[in-house]
Amino acid sequence: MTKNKMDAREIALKVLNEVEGKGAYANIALAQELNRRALQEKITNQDRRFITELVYGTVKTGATLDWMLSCFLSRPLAKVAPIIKNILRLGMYQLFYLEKVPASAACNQAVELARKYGHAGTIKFVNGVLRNAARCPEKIIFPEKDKYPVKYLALKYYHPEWLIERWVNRLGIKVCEDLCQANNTTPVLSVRTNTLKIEREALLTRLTAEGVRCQASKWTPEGILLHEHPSLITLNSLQEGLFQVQDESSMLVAHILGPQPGDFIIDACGAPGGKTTHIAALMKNTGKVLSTDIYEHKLALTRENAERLSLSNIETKVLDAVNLGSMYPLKADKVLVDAPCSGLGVLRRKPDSRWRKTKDILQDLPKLQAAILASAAQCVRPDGVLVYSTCTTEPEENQNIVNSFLQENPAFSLEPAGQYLPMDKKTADNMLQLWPHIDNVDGFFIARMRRRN
Ligand SMILES: C[S@@+](CC[C@H](N)C(=O)[O-])C[C@H]1O[C@@H](n2cnc3c(N)ncnc32)[C@H](O)[C@@H]1O
Repeated sequence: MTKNKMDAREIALKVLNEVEGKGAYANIALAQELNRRALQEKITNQDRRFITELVYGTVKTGATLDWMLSCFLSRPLAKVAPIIKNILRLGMYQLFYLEKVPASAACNQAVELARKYGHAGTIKFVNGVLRNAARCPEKIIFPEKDKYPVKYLALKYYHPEWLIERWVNRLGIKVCEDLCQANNTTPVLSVRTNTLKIEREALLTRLTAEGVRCQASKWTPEGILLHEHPSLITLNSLQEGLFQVQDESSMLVAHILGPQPGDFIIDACGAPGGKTTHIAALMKNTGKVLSTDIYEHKLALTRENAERLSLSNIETKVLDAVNLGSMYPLKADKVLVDAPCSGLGVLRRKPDSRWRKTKDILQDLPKLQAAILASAAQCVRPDGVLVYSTCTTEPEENQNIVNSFLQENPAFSLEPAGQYLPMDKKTADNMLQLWPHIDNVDGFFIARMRRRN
């Protein structure tokens, strides 16, 4: 990075301030900042990776960093000015979680930021706290694992205590620990080949020529894992609609739904269109996918994606899916309910999401999920298929919703979702629950049902 360009740590600090000050989503604020810079100035892949690591890492380890900082402070962290707090967090993250950064560099750069954004007192303060932490890490003492497993796991793996308590009770300490570890890994970005335009092998060759280090996914026939890549918006293959960014486990949903050319399919919670466009492509751009969502601005993204991918068999409609049933009774060959959910299966994707959720979501969301499923199901024609999916691991949002629905709607029966998996991953599972620590994909739930003829 040249001298007149903002230093990587300063860019990271800017994004952190947006997350903390304006409540911005870390992944969105970071992508906007990096995309802007990728277009305006030459930002190297190495810089991009370092900035991403700093932002994601600092946000993700947030509560643990604050707790560690408090071991070196004589006043509450809450009393420290937000920008200085973020400079300290960035420094602590580098000191304790980034082995490749020398402690001196972490401290010096933090002091430089304090010089630019603070005053003489804050420079001294930041310098004192971070050098003390670097010199005396033994002052940080975690709660004992045996006596306080929830507190220990929450701090060690930087997850909220309410969630750890839930998982320890349901899964046990060992499994909870494995799951937390998986949630803390950085997932590989995956994309789905637009098979209307290009075969996966040819896209792999094309991406490699564009400087992407990539590999075919084992889970789906269209999936590609991008291990290293330049900013995606700079790739012509993206502009030409040769692929869609989509998580591997999310790509399984359309396969389990099993769209056929000429079908009429309703995607009840369709925006921003990851699954809608996949379904439309599997239908070979024939028939119709009606992609509905409660938000017009999200449906606009569905339309943008459809246009870029050259799909003309998608129609979008703003509506509340709890009203779907009376609008299209028995009309659809297949219906997908990719329900709004807690997103607890995709914590590794969004660094701040674990801190944004409270246990209340598991009280509120199931009511909406059940109402959407019950209404959308009314659209399924006799012998038609209904798929319910979420990106969460919690039974209240998954198995319990489907079991209650089946009890109340004897016209529907469960089909073994595992049997509809593409490639060689078929399982005997009736309802499919994927886990980050077991399957190395996002935590995802898929159930397939059929209406009696
Ligand atoms: C899990 S996301 C869908 C992701 C989408 N299927 C995809 O693959 O890109 C859930 C969606 O449900 C929408 N939603 C929330 N409440 C809804 C409602 N009552 N009716 C319809 N859509 C709703 C949200 O706006 C959100 O876009």
